[in-house]
This record gives sequence, C-alpha cells and structure tokens, in this order.
Amino acid sequence: MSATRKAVAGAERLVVKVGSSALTTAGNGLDVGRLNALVDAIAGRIAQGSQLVLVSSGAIGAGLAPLALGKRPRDLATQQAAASVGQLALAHAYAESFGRYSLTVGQVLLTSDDVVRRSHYRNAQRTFSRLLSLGAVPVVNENDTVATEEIRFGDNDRLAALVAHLVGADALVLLSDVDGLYDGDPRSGATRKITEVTGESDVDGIAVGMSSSGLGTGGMVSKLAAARTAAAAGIPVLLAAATDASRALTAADVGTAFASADSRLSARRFWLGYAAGTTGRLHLDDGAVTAVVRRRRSLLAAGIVGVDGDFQAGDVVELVSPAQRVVARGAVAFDASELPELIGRSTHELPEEQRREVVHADDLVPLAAHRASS
Ligand SMILES: Nc1ncnc2c1ncn2[C@@H]1O[C@H](COP(=O)(O)OP(=O)(O)O)[C@@H](O)[C@H]1O
Ligand SMILES: N[C@@H](CCC(=O)OP(=O)(O)O)C(=O)O
Repeated sequence: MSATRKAVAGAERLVVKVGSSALTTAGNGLDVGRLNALVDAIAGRIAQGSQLVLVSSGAIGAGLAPLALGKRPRDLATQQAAASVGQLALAHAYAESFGRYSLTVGQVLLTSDDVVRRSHYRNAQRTFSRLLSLGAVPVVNENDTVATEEIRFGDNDRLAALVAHLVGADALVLLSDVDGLYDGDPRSGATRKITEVTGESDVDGIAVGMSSSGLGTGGMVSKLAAARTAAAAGIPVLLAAATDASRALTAADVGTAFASADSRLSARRFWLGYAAGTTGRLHLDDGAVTAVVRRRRSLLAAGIVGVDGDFQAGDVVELVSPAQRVVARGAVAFDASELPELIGRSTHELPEEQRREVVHADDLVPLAAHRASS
C-alpha cells in the first residue's frame, strides 16, 4: 500500500467532503438512505478514535423538491432560495442520522472571507477546535444564501481543501459519484482509472471535465485543484465514490490517492499561493515565466506584457504565462494604475522611486499547472 494511503488510513484528524451528486438525485432531492450510509462510515471512523470534519454539499439539491423546482436553477437568487430551504433539511437529516450513534453535530456555514481573510481565519479556527474538543462533528457548507457571484466558492472542493488546512487535518477524503480520477472524462468512452498521483506528470495532459449529473458544480476540475491545494499544505487526499465511503475511511484502498508535497508551505506562503482572493493578473513573457517559476526570482517590470484588474499595492495577483496558465501568485508591490507605464522597461530605466521588483520572490509562490480561469 502506498505511503499516501497509509497516511489516510492512519489520519487522526480528517476532513471528509461529500458532493451534491452523491447525496441528491435529480427528481427526488435529498437521498436519506445514501446520507445514512455515509454517516455509518464516518461514525465508524470516529469510534476508532479519529476526529472528523464533514464538508457537505447538497443544500441546493435538497431544496429543489420542497420548492417545486424541477431542476437545478441557473440564477443565483433561485439557487440561494433553494439552498436556504435545503440547508435546513440537510442539517436536520445529519442531526438525526448522527444521533443514531449519539453523536452531536454543529453546523458551520462559511463565506470565502472566513477562510481567505487572515483576520477571519483565526476565528473560524477557534470554532472548529472547540467543536472538536467538545466531541461534536462539525458539518460545513458554504453560506450560500449570502455569498454573491463574485465571492462564492460555488463548489465545495476548494472550500474542503482550505478547511483541511485550517483545522490542521492529516488527510482529506473527497467523496463523489465517481470512483476516482480517470485519464479522460469517463463519459467519453474508454478511460483508465489513475490510482496513485505522486506528481504533476501523473495528471499532465489528462482531460478533466465538468459534472455529468447536473447536480454537482465543479466536476473533476475543482477536485484536481483541491488536491493540489491540499498537497501544498502537506495534506494527502483520497478521491473515492461515496458508495465506497466505508472502505475509503477504513483501509483507504479504493479510489485515487494524491500524495502531498514533501515540504509543506509556510502558513503565509500557503495563503499567498492558494487561499487569498486575487484582484488582478500580470501577463508575463516566456523569460519571466522561467525566471519566477524555475529560478525562483522576483518578477521585474521588464518581463510583464500586460496587466488586468484594479488592485492596490499589497494585493494578491495571478501571474499568467503566454499560454494562459496561472503559473504563480504573489503580493504585488505597485497599484494597477502605476504599472502600464513601467511594464516592459528594465529596472535601470525606471524612475528612482519605482526601481523595485513588481513581485518580490519572498512574496511569490509558483504553482503547479493551473489554467487561467478566463
Ligand atoms: N477525468 C475525469 N475523471 C473522473 N470524473 C470526471 C473526469 N472528468 C469529468 N468528470 C466528471 O466529474 C464528475 C464529478 O464531479 P461533480 O459532479 O461536480 O461531483 P460532486 O458533486 O461530488 O462535487 C463525475 O461524475 C464525472 O462525470
Ligand atoms: N453549497 C452548495 C454546493 C454546490 C455544489 O454543487 O457543490 P459540489 O457538489 O461539491 O460540486 C450546496 O450545498 O448546494
């Protein structure tokens, strides 16, 4: 068995995330039978002595039937109305289900600010820590009813990875309607399951697509991104089918295991690279990409070919390659309005008060192959 699977099987503190597609069905909303089976597996692991945080999607799916909505709405206001009704049903179902094992649940609804802003982060951390020390099972979801289009996570995979870092988890288990990562979208015919991912070369070039059920949101794209985020935080990830929850949480011998990075990023670098919200983009030429990614140098004005966004000095921005890949993120040292005059110019050509790195190497985190989102 791989070291990653051993780490998942032996984790003392775990975050388990379950997706909408594994808990809800298109016509009938919340499937309490599936929810009970998941809770059976989680309660078994808790009985073995592990502490567990559950990140559960499904609020929107669970709210459809009570509101007589046929399928998942596209507009945010109706999604929020469905989530408002469905979250209550979901929380109630978990309270009842964990109650069968005399386990108490605590509902934690988070906005992106709570996990992304460093000042709010400590507060959420204290809540989780106290819930766990009191023996309760935190059940987490995004606070869908107040999240706006701009700030919402949308899918819960990224939220789960950030929560895993926040609670200091030893492993993250992502449970879905698919039994692992395939080398192509499983709907597109002959594809092979990848059982171990030890580095970028294992996932290079594979086709990852969106949700097939129409119930989930991020598809495999957001699961891969979440696995990369957890890896950077030093947390191994197991992706498995929710129907295999019991084996995923005991022997960890199912699904796809993602190894974590050998060296864990410091809290500040993790925040810069993976957690902080970004407010702009710097477009780099090839030479600058090599300098910042391979040689770990600071980004200078000379290597920037374009600027997007309205950011202030100190904000976190994405660094984008000519092939439109987000290759790094970092805290920028200039306001967006100052940069157009400076880009493409050598440092010695710049006015003295602006002769500095645009993103200093200490404030810059290279990323594994992320494609620009737009
Ligand atoms: N390469 C791939 N490997 C596995 N699943 C994939 C891949 N590409 C796309 N998918 C789709 O992603 C879906 C899971 O994502 P999603 O429906 O958002 O799940 P959840 O609701 O659990 O978050 C799978 O059912 C599958 O159709
Ligand atoms: N917060 C939303 C999650 C949306 C969603 O579909 O997430 P996921 O199934 O994890 O892709 C809900 O509870 O419906």
